[in-house]
Amino acid sequence: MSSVTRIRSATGGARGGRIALLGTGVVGSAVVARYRQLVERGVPLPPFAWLSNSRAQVANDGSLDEAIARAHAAPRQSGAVPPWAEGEALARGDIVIDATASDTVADWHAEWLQRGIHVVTANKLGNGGDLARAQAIVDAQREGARYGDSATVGAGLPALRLIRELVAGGDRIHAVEGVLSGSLAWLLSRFDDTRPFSDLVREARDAGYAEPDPRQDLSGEDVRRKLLILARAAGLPLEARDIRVSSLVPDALRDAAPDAVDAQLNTLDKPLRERFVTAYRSDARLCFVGRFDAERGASVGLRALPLSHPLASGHGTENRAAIFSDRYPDRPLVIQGPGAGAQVTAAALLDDVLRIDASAR
Ligand SMILES: NC(=O)C1=CN([C@@H]2O[C@H](COP(=O)(O)OP(=O)(O)OC[C@H]3O[C@@H](n4cnc5c(N)ncnc54)[C@H](O)[C@@H]3O)[C@@H](O)[C@H]2O)C=CC1
Ligand SMILES: N[C@@H](CC=O)C(=O)O
Repeated sequence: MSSVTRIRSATGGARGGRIALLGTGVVGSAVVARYRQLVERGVPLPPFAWLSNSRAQVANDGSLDEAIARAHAAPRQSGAVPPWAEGEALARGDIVIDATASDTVADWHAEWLQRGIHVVTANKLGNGGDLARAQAIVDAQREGARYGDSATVGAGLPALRLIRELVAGGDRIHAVEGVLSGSLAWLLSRFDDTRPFSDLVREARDAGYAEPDPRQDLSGEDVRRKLLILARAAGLPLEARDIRVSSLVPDALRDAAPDAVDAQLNTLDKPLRERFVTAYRSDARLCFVGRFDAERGASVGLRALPLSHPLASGHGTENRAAIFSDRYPDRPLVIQGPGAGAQVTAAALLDDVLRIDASAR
C-alpha cells in the first residue's frame, strides 16, 4: 500500500484568528494533546495563543506542553475574577474554546460572539442553560461570529447537526428519544450487582466520562441540558422547568458539600441494586432515557426496557438518539456511537475549530 498517493487537500495553511482555550482539565488537556498531533500531521489549525484554567492564564510561547504544565502548577486564586478576564484581550476572528463547566464562562458566550469572536464549546451551560442565554447566543451570531457546539451533545455525535439540517430542509421534528448520557450508559451496561454501583461511579469519573461533579450526571441534569439543546435546535423553546427529571441522587448525596461527595456515593448502592434486581427479574435492562415530544412534553429518567428495545442494546458509553419527524414518522432516524470521553470530545471541539476557520476564509 506504500505506493498509494494521497489526494491533495483543497485547504491551504492556517488563516486569520488565534485559539484561546479555557479549561485545562480532562477535556482541555485532550484538546492540547490533539492539537499538537494534528499540527504535526500538517492539519492547518490556527495558532494557539494562550490557555487558562481557574488559576492562571498562560501564553503559548512556543511549547504548549510547557504552557499547560505551568497552568496546572499555578496556585489557587481567591479572587472572583477569572484570570483570562484580566489578561490578554481577544480580538475579532479569534476562537475561544470553552472546556470548562463554568456558568461564568457560559455567560460570556454571547458577549464574545457580539464582539466577532467565535466560540467553540463543550460547556452545555451556554445553549443548554437559561432560555434567555441560549437566545442571546443565537442572536449574537447575526454579527457574523460562529458558535461551535458539536461537543455538547453525544460528545460530537452528529445528532445536533442532523436535527439542524432536517429543520433547515423544512422537516418538522416530532420527538427525540435517546440514551444521552455516556457515563450513565457505561454505568448501567457495567452494573450487574457483582460490585457496588458507587465503585463504578468512581471508575467512570476516573475514566473521564463523568462531569466534574458526577451528581450532574446522576441527577439527570446533564441529560436535561442536552435535551434542551436538541429541543431548541428543533425549534421548541423549552425551559429547564419544562422537562420532568427523575434523579438517581439520594438526598444525603444531593446535599453533600463538594469535598464530601465521594464519601456519600455509597448511598446510591441500595436503591440502584433494588432497581437492577426488579428489572433483571422481568428480563429488562435499566437505561437512562431522555425524551422530548412536541405534543406530549419532555422527561428524563431511569427506565426498565425490554431487552429487545432499540435503546437497550448499547455498550460502554454508547449514546443513541432516535429522531421522529415528518420525514421519519414511524421508523426513526437513529444516531449511535460513543457519547463521552476526553478524546472524542476534544476531536469534536477541534472539528468545530477547523470548520469555523475554513468558513472564515
Ligand atoms: N468528559 C466528557 O466526556 C465530556 C465533557 N464535556 C464537557 O466538558 C467540560 C469540561 O469537562 P472536564 O474537562 O471533565 O472538567 P474538569 O473539571 O476536568 O476541567 C474543568 C476546567 O475548567 C477550568 N475552569 C473552571 N472555571 C473556569 C473559569 N472561570 N475560567 C477558566 N477556566 C475555568 C478548571 O480550572 C479546569 O481546568 C464540561 O462542561 C463537560 O460537561 C462535554 C462532552 C463530553
Ligand atoms: N458527563 C457526560 C459527558 C458528555 O457530555 C456524559 O456522561 O454523557
